[in-house]
Amino acid sequence: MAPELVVPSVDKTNVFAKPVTLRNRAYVTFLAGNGDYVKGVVGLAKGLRKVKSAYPLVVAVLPDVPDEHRRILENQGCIVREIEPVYPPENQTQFAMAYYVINYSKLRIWEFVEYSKMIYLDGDIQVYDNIDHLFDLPDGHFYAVKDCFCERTWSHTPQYKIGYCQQCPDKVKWPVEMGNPPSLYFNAGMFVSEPSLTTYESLLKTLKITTPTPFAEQDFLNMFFKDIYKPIPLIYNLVLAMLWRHPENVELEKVKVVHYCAAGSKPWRYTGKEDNMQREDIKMLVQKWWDIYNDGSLDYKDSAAVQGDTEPVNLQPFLAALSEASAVQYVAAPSAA
Ligand SMILES: O=c1ccn([C@@H]2O[C@H](COP(=O)(O)OP(=O)(O)O[C@H]3O[C@H](CO)[C@H](O)[C@H](O)[C@H]3O)[C@@H](O)[C@H]2O)c(=O)[nH]1
Ligand SMILES: O[C@H]1[C@H](O)[C@@H](O)[C@H](O)[C@@H](O)[C@H]1O
Ligand SMILES: [Mn+2]
Repeated sequence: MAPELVVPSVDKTNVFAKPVTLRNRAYVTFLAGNGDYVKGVVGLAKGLRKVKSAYPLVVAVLPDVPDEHRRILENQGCIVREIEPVYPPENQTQFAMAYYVINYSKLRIWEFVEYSKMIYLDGDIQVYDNIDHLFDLPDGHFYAVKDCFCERTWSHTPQYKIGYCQQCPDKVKWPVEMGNPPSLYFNAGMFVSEPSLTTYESLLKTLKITTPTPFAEQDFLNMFFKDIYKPIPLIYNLVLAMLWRHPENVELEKVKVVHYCAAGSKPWRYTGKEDNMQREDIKMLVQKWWDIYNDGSLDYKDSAAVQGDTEPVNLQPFLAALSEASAVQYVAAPSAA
């Protein structure tokens, strides 16, 4: 889909002209509830800072996120934006796994049209290497990493039942009598897409006539973006189960983005008791997450305070905007009348 920002000819005489940045980009995450996912988002904000990402982290928060958590995020340099919840069609939520229903609200982020491109990251993701270059991927596609079908969370699907996974499609072949193999399916914890009101309205309209399914908005987004989906390498979203399901596909030292989505792997809840959680690679990755979370030098206030001993201010959004300054243009503001 073409970018929507239309820049009419510059009218320097219009004192109401307001700056609009082109090529404006943001990392976006999603936060619901008053639980401990806020820790994940704090970790993510610090991780993005550590790898010197040039773009801000926008947190789409539901109304049930307490003020205290919003302040914590702002103090970490995040831009907090409240969104309204999105519910699937009434009386049908039983088809989605209860735990995932709230994730339909993620669809609101296509409303963030002040950004022409966004990289969405779940709160249980950590970024260990700079991925800003993904913003330069050509527009008009939906980029994400192929999922794995081998964990028990997939046990409701024909793929799981016959042992077929798109990560190794030749191991157990898709039987001819079952028709075409399923379309490529991405994990929706990380993706690159373009906010757009047209897309947003179409997403919500389509959702209204779509029966919810177990993986909620992940299934829905897979269906919606099927024709423009482009897989990107798994180093951009290592779904942890890949480590024991498809080790031959993983080069751990090259991985840039880790998704702590396997049961028991969220670092802030880690006990080591669940299956596979005693693996050395898992223990190392959980420790790596904590090293960033606990690193005081990565706190936003610390990086602002080096400017002097005055009260630190939240400069990150301005700095990010400045980094786009070369792209600043002016458009006439609409009349208030
Ligand atoms: O109580 C909650 C639950 C979820 N979230 C947010 O929603 C995201 C998605 O939830 P999980 O990370 O727990 O979900 P999984 O990674 O296990 O699930 C995967 O499938 C989901 C299906 O709904 C989503 O698509 C999700 O992005 C994808 O990674 C979280 O990271 C977090 O950002 C909260 O803030 N609070
Ligand atoms: O959305 C799910 C979830 O993240 C599961 O934890 C993972 O096993 C699946 O592969 C994924 O599709
Ligand atoms: Mn996740």
